[in-house]
Amino acid sequence: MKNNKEILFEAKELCKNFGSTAALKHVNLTVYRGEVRGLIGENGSGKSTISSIAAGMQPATSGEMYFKGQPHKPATMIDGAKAGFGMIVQEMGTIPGITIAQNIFLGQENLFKKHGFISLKDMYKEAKKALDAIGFTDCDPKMYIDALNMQDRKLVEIAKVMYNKPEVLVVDETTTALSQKGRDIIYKLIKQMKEENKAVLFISHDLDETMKQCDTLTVLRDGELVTTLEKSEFEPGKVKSCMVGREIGEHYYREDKICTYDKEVVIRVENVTTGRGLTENVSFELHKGEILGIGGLSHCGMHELGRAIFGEEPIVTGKVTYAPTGEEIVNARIAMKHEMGYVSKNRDIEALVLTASIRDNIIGAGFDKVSNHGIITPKSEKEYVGKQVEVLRIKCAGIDQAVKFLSGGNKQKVVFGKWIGRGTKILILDCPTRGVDIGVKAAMYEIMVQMKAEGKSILIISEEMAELIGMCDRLLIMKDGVISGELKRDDGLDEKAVIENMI
Ligand SMILES: Nc1ncnc2c1ncn2[C@@H]1O[C@H](COP(=O)(O)OP(=O)(O)OP(=O)(O)O)[C@@H](O)[C@H]1O
Repeated sequence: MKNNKEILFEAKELCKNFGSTAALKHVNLTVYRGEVRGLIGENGSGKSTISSIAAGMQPATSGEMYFKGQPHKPATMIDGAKAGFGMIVQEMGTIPGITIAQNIFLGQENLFKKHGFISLKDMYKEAKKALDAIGFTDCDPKMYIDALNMQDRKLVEIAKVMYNKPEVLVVDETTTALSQKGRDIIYKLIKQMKEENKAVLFISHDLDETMKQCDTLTVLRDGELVTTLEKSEFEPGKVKSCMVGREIGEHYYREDKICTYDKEVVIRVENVTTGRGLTENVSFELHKGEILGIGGLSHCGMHELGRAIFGEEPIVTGKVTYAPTGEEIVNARIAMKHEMGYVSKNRDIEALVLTASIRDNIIGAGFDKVSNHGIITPKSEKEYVGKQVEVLRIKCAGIDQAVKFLSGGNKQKVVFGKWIGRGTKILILDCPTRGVDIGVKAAMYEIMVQMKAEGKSILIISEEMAELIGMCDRLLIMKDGVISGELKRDDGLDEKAVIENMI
């Protein structure tokens, strides 16, 4: 008990080793009823590991857990869910090729068994209830999950988790992948869990959000629990230095307030309407040495536009050209020929080969840069990959580690490293700092400023307003597939102006 609050979950001396990597080192954690506990720390500090062990996704190497006063040792996630743990994972948690309803009741189909057959009608009905309960009302459970975008699939996952009425809800770096609509759904559920005297473990790299949502913050560093802060102790500087073990400056965005870029145009987008109809008649130019931002609300078309510029989204009318030569960019091969790179928002599906090593993922994009007459020596390969690992502080057991075993933020660093390494001159970044800790965010912003100074061009698509305002020379706002406004850095690029153009 603490302040008359009952303990709901306890971990004692929890350890987790992956080969030589100690992901958790003797962690003791106590979570009370009615509490929203934030878990914070740098990429790879052990946040997902501890919460996934509690939810039954993987076993601990040693240590004990207690839930509602009883020993807690779930062997699977289904076990964990039955005990009362629900976890919304950082990666995509839905299965393609089946319906939304089937995803929600995967493994629980027997609930709808009637005379030896599964009643799909009953399943759809119940799935609709589950979706409505979280506020995702405009969703037809009979549809194939593949028809939904990333954010809506995440909402289906949330409906699935909430259907089992968890007593502890783990939200692992989910909000940064969602737009405001999705975030609001999660915030509402957190509030509801608190009111019902249950508990939430909340993981996010967005410090403002974390401090707002949580009652207490537990800081992990290199697998060890550093401290737990009470709400009265939440102060950004203090929280950041607890996380990284050193003082972190306030300003990591660009400090100048002027629009500086060359007149020369490198990419010309003319009247582009994409195949799925998500962007309509979009035109703009990207200049040499420019950081151009694109922002907007969900479904505004900005992510599809990014893909289209790199030649990865079908264009129905209009065209994207590499302006210096006038060549039309119709596929990624042509884009790469013109030194373009693209960091996708959907890193696990579009940007990485998860089963391949860090080395192969980074070399894969830079083969032509490292090879000499088609041959890569082990030395040049090690140097090339090692440099990215060092610059971006990729936390790994070695460059031969498979990417799927990296923490979420470290995977994102590999994607960034892939393109930075090959000296990309035109970089399209779609939500590049999603799930990345503050130290690495600062390093990424520094790289962007440096690229700009070298005359390279960056198109940054982001849902983080602060990032867009902090980094861009110009900012295009998209709404319902069209550009609804343009703001310039030296012309009052602030939050108020952005919001006015967005809604
Ligand atoms: N299956 C695995 N095999 C090998 N190493 C792993 C595995 N899962 C996690 N790790 C390692 O354990 C450490 C902790 O990872 P974890 O995912 O818990 O970090 P995190 O704090 O959640 O990071 P992030 O903020 O990037 O999501 C990392 O060094 C990671 O590479």
